[in-house]
Amino acid sequence: MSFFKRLKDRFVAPEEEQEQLQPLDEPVPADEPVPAEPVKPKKKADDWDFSFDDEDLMSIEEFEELEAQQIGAKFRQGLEKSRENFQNRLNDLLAHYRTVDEDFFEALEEMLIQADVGFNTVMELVESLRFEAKRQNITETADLREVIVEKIVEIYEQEDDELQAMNIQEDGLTVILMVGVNGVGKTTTIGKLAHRYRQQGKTVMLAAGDTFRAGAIEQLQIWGDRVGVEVVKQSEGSDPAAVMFDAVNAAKAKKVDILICDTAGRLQNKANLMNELQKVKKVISKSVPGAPHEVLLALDATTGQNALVQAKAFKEVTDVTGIVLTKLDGTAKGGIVLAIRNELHIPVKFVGLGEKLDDLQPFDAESYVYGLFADMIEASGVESDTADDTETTDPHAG
Ligand SMILES: Nc1nc2c(ncn2[C@@H]2O[C@H](COP(=O)(O)OP(=O)(O)OP(=O)(O)O)[C@@H](O)[C@H]2O)c(=O)[nH]1
Repeated sequence: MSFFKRLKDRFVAPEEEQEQLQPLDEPVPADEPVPAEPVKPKKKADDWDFSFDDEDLMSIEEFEELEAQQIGAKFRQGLEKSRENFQNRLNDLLAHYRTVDEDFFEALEEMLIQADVGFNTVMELVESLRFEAKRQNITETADLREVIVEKIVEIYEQEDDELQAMNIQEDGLTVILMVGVNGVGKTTTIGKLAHRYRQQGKTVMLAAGDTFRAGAIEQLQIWGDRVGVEVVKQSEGSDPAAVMFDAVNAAKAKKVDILICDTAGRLQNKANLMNELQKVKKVISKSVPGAPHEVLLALDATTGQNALVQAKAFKEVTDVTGIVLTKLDGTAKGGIVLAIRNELHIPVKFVGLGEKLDDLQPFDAESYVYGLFADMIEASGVESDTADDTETTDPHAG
């Protein structure tokens, strides 16, 4: 099966089912409180009791199919700006350069660099395209369209796949440490993450570890109230390690599943930041061996190459296990995902695709390329279907 066809089968609902494509959980706007009671996990057929009507039943396969289509729709919507950039410019390139030659590859390199894919990643990508074109004897650029998109997924997925999933403990407390400079959307991300885990039926607690920035504690408390989770805090200016000590103990005592810890984001003084993060991590790991289970770095996608610089700086002071790339919906240069993965070797675990609570989505390379090239992918089958139809209905055929 062709790559485009596979993506289409995965993400696009058949036309007659399009109107069924409502979110499984009603999206809650960011400024609206969600009910304080923990939200029940999504139902799969296996979980259901007999009080449900038969007609409500959906098989696990149907459920997963619908979920994939909803995720596809989220990426399609969130990457609209980047899609205009990537897809239209690629189409223009293919129209302008018909033959596969060095001029085409150079123009492609330039296009990808401008979309923030990152110099080294672009060179690697285009080199493997040159090789593939030769290997498959592709001479017309139009025939490279699908290969280009497939190579983007390959470039992302060549790194260790196991690192991609969140390290959530089956039993006992999982501690997630959020780091990142002020203003990147760290607090919003903590709120969205808390909401996501509550939707999965987990209990969540937040720790207000940014005791440095004025208003940070109150802002986190607002998020805690909004998603209905407890926030452990002390007064502004207090020792973040002391807040973490309280929070970890409270989380353990209350048998909470997930503790998400905010931290101060001042990068100006690296030595201070490093000392603070090390102290905080030590307090956490002393109480919960193996914790923190994740250190997530929040980066603002709209800051482009500056996000890479921030990531490098944080990588020097702490072991970052994953990136949350916020505001991906706000940039036309969505290529930054590839640069981060390929140049920093840190997986992008979540992407922010909008301001609503459920707009934080786990990152997945195929959902991402579907978002970037959705119209192209959707059109691909139609073209070949039409070609097939033409063949069979052509009176001169045979
Ligand atoms: N469109 C869009 N907006 C986002 C996203 N993530 C965060 N924002 C918005 O970015 C703004 C800043 O987010 P905050 O979380 O308040 O960021 P902050 O508190 O200044 O930054 P921190 O100090 O990092 O917590 C808010 O208006 C958020 O709604 C996203 O993925 N997409």
